[in-house]
Amino acid sequence: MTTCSAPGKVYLFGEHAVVYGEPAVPCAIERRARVAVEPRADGRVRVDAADLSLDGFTVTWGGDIDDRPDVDVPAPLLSAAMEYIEAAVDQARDAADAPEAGFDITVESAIPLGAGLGSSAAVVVAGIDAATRALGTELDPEAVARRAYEAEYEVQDGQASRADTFCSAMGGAVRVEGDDTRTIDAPPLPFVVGYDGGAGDTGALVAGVRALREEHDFAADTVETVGDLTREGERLLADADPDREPSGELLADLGELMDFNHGLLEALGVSSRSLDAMVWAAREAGAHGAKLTGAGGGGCTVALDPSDETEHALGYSAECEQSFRAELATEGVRVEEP
Ligand SMILES: Nc1ncnc2c1ncn2[C@@H]1O[C@H](COP(=O)(O)OP(=O)(O)O)[C@@H](O)[C@H]1O
Ligand SMILES: C[C@@](O)(CCOP(=O)(O)O)CC(=O)O
Ligand SMILES: [Mg+2]
Repeated sequence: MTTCSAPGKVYLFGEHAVVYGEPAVPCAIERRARVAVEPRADGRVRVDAADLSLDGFTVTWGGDIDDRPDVDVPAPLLSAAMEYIEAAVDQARDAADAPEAGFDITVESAIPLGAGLGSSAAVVVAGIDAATRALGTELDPEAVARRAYEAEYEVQDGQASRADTFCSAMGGAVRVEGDDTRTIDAPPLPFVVGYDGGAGDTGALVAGVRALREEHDFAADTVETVGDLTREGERLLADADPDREPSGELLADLGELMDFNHGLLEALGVSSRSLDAMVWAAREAGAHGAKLTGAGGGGCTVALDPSDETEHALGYSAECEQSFRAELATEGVRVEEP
């Protein structure tokens, strides 16, 4: 049995705009997906993914499509849910030059699904690393990131950036601009996440921004402005001491940019009533800044607050189902004891 884990992430700045070549700064957080893999001789793939919202199920596939569901859920829903794992399996088979390899796979994740914390990237990154290792091939984290991007790109019909997968594979804070991916230094930022219990459809939200951008020059300008504020945020991080708690001034400056970023995402149509409500609850509680994170539509917000006020205020807010502090995860994908 080979087990790997990979972290989820929050976007400090730049989601959506990153799809069009603007820079983004995602930060890995200490919430992980764990994928355990055991090769099987018969070439089949059996997946046990109890966190999926289809009420916990086990699926086997590999040969005839009719073999697939051993659960009572509609086939399109099932294949939509399994697409990321399927793409990770394909990448691992390709990397290990073992096109017929079969696996028993167990996925356990502490990252809410479809909520903007990069559950898909974490599952794909951990899945590729575990499955290739199970076949005796070791990829470095950069190679895992590249393959995980290919997998997400395929599942999301070409609408994916390298940001989520690179961040999950490498850990820490990263900056991604087109094909240029690097890790950057960042101080331990006091992230507080609010989760409305819902989810957004990443593909549909990205397609919506694309359509707006093609229709209106001002929407294209909005996307570019997200890039501008991200570059300003990067300069703030570059000037900060990564080994010290961030100063109040730095948090205030970063927070101002996060607030601006949320406003532009709202203008691009990817926020929601509950995300806006959580952003305001955080600001009113004294957070330095707050924004939605990830694709939007529902799911999570991220705020900066070194005190407990934001976490408590979100906890009492009707729109928020769960609030928690998220530590920066310095480690990306890693092997775990089974
Ligand atoms: N624990 C899990 N087990 C199996 N698949 C998962 C798990 N978590 C996420 N996924 C896959 O990732 C998809 C959600 O990804 P996405 O819509 O990009 O949202 P996000 O990456 O923001 O969480 C799920 O529909 C599922 O296919
Ligand atoms: C909207 C986008 O910028 C981020 C999506 O993040 P998530 O899957 O919602 O965690 C898309 C992408 O970069 O692939
Ligand atoms: Mg995703």
